[in-house]
Amino acid sequence: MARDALHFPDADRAFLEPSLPSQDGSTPQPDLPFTTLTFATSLDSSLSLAPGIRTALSGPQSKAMTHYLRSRHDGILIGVGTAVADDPGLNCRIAGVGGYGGEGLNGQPRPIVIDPCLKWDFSAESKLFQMCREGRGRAPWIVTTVKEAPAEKDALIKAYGGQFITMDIPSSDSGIHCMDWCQLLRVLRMNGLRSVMIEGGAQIINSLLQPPYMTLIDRVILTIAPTWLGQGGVVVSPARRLDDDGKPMSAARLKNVQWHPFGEDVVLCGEVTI
Ligand SMILES: NC(=O)c1ccc[n+]([C@@H]2O[C@H](COP(=O)([O-])OP(=O)(O)OC[C@H]3O[C@@H](n4cnc5c(N)ncnc54)[C@H](O)[C@@H]3O)[C@@H](O)[C@H]2O)c1
Ligand SMILES: Nc1nc(=O)c(N)c(NC[C@H](O)[C@H](O)[C@H](O)COP(=O)(O)O)[nH]1
Repeated sequence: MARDALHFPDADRAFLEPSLPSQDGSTPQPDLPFTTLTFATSLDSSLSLAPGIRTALSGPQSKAMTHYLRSRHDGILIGVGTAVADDPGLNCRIAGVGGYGGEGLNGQPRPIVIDPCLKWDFSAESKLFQMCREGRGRAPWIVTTVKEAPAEKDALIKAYGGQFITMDIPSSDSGIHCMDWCQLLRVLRMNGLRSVMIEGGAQIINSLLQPPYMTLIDRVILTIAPTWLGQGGVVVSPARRLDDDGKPMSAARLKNVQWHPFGEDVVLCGEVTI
């Protein structure tokens, strides 16, 4: 068993079960994966101290919970800002999954990185590829608008069993890429993923918590850590919404909410109110 294996007790798994994708692989909609939005936030809605800074918010118990969630999803999705800032492994380190005492890569999710302009300068030394070499994780799928990826990156990703997925991603008037999340999730489903957890960062989450896309989120599972990161952090705060009279209204709200303490953190499970 790897020394860094994490343990997540059965007693805590029971609380999460109603919020997880079904184990028989069925999905609420046949052409879409079960989609979970999950991240750790501070009391002032920050994901990290600043863009580019990896910031540990989850305590040991809620960190183990996040890794358990990874074992229960086929895919784990992040934006390129997170890939560059964190050099993440995006694997599951729960004892008993593949690479941590289990067979092959059983329980290891497929990492998906949204990188419209191919800004992530990964190499064989990136943690994700180290995990692949050690049999502890899967190679990434990188979603981009670039039709021909640099040959050496293409060769590297293919050698490890990953791929570039080229898509047209619409842009706003100011040139910011605005993913059609429904289209992307359909593509992931067609590629065999029955469940996807979306971890962040803030730009990805703020985009998904907008009216056209929030219906795609089946569950939200948040870790709230008892800390204020302060101003200048990377903040989850979706675009302002106005009601029919032009008055501000809340951007998004959860229903069927359950709260569960994990160590000093609290974990919130809910569904987006449509
Ligand atoms: N606490 C947590 O749970 C958690 C989780 C993930 C990331 N983080 C932190 O968040 C920070 C990164 O967040 P961020 O907001 O700067 O970056 P991000 O990870 O959201 O990536 C931003 C990039 O992703 C692409 N992107 C994002 N939304 C898109 C959309 N709708 N359409 C097309 N492309 C899109 C764009 O290229 C954009 O520049 C890092 O510091 C990281 O450590 C924390
Ligand atoms: N649940 C959670 N708590 C945190 O305190 C934190 N910083 C993240 N961040 C999520 C983000 O997607 C990171 O990139 C990965 O957590 C990197 O970590 P790994 O190398 O994959 O373990 N997530």
